[in-house]
Amino acid sequence: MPANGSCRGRKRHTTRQEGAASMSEFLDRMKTAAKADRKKIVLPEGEDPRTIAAARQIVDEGIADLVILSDPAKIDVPGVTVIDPRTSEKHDEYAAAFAELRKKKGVTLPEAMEQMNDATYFGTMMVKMGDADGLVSGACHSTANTLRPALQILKTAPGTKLVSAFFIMCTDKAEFGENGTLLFADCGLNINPTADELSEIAIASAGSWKKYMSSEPKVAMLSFSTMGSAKGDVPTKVQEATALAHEKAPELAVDGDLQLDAALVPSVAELKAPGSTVAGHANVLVFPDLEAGNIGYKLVQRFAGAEAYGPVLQGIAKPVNDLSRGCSAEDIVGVVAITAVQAQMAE
Ligand SMILES: CC(C)(COP(=O)(O)OP(=O)(O)OC[C@H]1O[C@@H](n2cnc3c(N)ncnc32)[C@H](O)[C@@H]1OP(=O)(O)O)[C@@H](O)C(=O)NCCC(=O)NCCS
Ligand SMILES: CC(=O)OP(=O)(O)O
Repeated sequence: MPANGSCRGRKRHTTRQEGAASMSEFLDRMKTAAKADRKKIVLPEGEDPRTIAAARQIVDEGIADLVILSDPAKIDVPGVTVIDPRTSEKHDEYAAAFAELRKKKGVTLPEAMEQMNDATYFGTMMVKMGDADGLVSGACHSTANTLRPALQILKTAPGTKLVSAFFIMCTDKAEFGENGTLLFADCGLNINPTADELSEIAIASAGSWKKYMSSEPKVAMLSFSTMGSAKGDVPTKVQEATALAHEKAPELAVDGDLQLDAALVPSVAELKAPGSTVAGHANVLVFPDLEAGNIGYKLVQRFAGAEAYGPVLQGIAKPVNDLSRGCSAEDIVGVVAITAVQAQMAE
């Protein structure tokens, strides 16, 4: 398990913030953990230059063993395995297994043979069949097209009913979260979660915080209202989700509804939510829907120059993670390191 830490105290070297130059402590920890027990990660987007730049760095630093899906004639990265799904010796085997998995959905063998020409489906079948430990994609495919194969093929982890997606946000605002590092969810997958689904996202996010940050989560259920100060469908849903999270996981520090300032700023928390164990000190922010979550993470990433690692899936049976099409090569390195760590944890 990686040691506790945050993004503070080191220089950053993302492509997002001109002039700032260094690497986050979170990224450092993920890389160190990944290197300790190298996993095989498949990258289906061999045509993407950022993926190729990331692959070079991952191989150079020994973060993971890589499989790139592409025409081998087009890839020049020493130390990686390149597989063309169309000509792979595994193509027909994966197609037969996929047809079997999806036969209740009416998928025929000829359809499955065609589907295995698609690198994301082929790569996800590699993970399913144990030929790779995890997959990272999404630099040039939409989230829906990246995650649909994972949801169809890998399904939810045992005991989980909902897959959701979070970002680890590393900012230089040490007063927020844990030394500036926070977890935001769901910023990638569930478009308009019900109160029950939102409570599942909160509980899963608390678990992810513990896994990656090794400290106690404080989960803020965000809304435009604090403790019922405003009326509307969203505050009502968030209040219901908070009550459900308390019922399902009474040991967790979860509170809401909370506005963002009440969640993060102690003086505002004192005014708006006195007595809350979360308000003013939240490190996990659960957004009421994908509109808020996706816009919210991009605001923090772009305006505050935060490092944004994700969308990372929680609740999926095996590690598959997405990227934003706006990602940098460094983001891909980070998400590959997280994926490798997830694969270690799954053992
Ligand atoms: C991911 C997404 C495409 C899945 O929806 P869809 O394509 O309509 O597909 P379906 O609803 O038919 O779901 C496909 C499978 O995934 C499963 N599934 C979908 N969402 C799931 C979730 N959150 N958790 C677990 N399983 C899920 C379904 O049960 C279904 O399984 P089945 O085919 O075996 O019955 C959809 O949730 C989506 O578009 N989300 C928003 C993604 C996005 O645009 N993000 C913005 C940028 S990050
Ligand atoms: C996570 C996300 O927003 O992905 P994209 O930018 O590719 O839509």
